[in-house]
Amino acid sequence: MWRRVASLSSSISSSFLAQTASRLNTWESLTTGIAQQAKGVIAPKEKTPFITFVLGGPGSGKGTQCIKIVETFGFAHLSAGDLLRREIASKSADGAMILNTIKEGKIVPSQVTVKLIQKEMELSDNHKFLIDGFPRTEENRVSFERIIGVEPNVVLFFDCPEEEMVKRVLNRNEGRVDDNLETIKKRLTVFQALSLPVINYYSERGKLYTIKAIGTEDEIFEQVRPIFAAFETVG
Ligand SMILES: Nc1ncnc2c1ncn2[C@@H]1O[C@H](COP(=O)(O)OP(=O)(O)OP(=O)(O)O)[C@@H](O)[C@H]1O
Ligand SMILES: Nc1ccn([C@@H]2O[C@H](COP(=O)(O)O)[C@@H](O)[C@H]2O)c(=O)n1
Ligand SMILES: [Mg+2]
Repeated sequence: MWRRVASLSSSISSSFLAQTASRLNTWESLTTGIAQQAKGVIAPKEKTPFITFVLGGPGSGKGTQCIKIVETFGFAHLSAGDLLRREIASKSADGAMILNTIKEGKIVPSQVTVKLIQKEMELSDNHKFLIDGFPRTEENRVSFERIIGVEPNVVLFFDCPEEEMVKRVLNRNEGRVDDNLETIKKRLTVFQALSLPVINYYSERGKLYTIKAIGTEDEIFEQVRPIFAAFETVG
């Protein structure tokens, strides 16, 4: 599915395409493997993956906007937090460690999170991925590049005032173990110290799209829509 190089943007330069093609080889060798393909375990991927990282503080509205992006643009939504919560629920070997880390508002070791993302990507029929809440740290970012072998095409940053994020999280009412004032304060500190440098990294590389994440959900989506529409209309 991912072998055909999709022309998603007319502004993609030839050097970008060359880079993408070479990453595709890395992608295939790392994520599928000739042996697995020969056994028919995993179908060969024919399209280049189109990867969007979705970043922002706790309660900034990442998950809410991802639902709209999926509905409108047909991406597969992989929420790192949801994948980790699923591990806890499945009582896997890492479950207890993940639960404690989430309760503390800290970051789970990158290898654990990247492996979960990798598994979902391999299982998906889609080639367009919204990776929500990842990378949260430089370690996350480097680990993804090392294990998956690709870089994001787009990085969204939902920029929301802290006061608004706290209000939203405390009103969320989904029974999350980290939706309490004590953990939110820790998550905000982690966001400032560890996640903002990642956001700055992508800003310096011209991949960052900053969304002012205040207003209604629909108003915010009107800032998001043109970003993906621009990639859709070309080619
Ligand atoms: N524009 C908005 N105005 C008011 N409330 C909103 C808005 N967008 C989302 N919310 C609500 O705020 C809460 C947090 O939103 P959401 O879960 O999408 O945030 P998130 O960035 O994914 O947070 P986390 O990082 O904690 O998973 C939810 O209850 C959601 O319904
Ligand atoms: N890359 C990540 C993403 C999340 N976590 C942990 O999960 C918590 C909840 O994440 P949400 O995206 O659903 O808010 C988060 O506070 C971290 O504890 C992580 O470790 N690494
Ligand atoms: Mg979320």
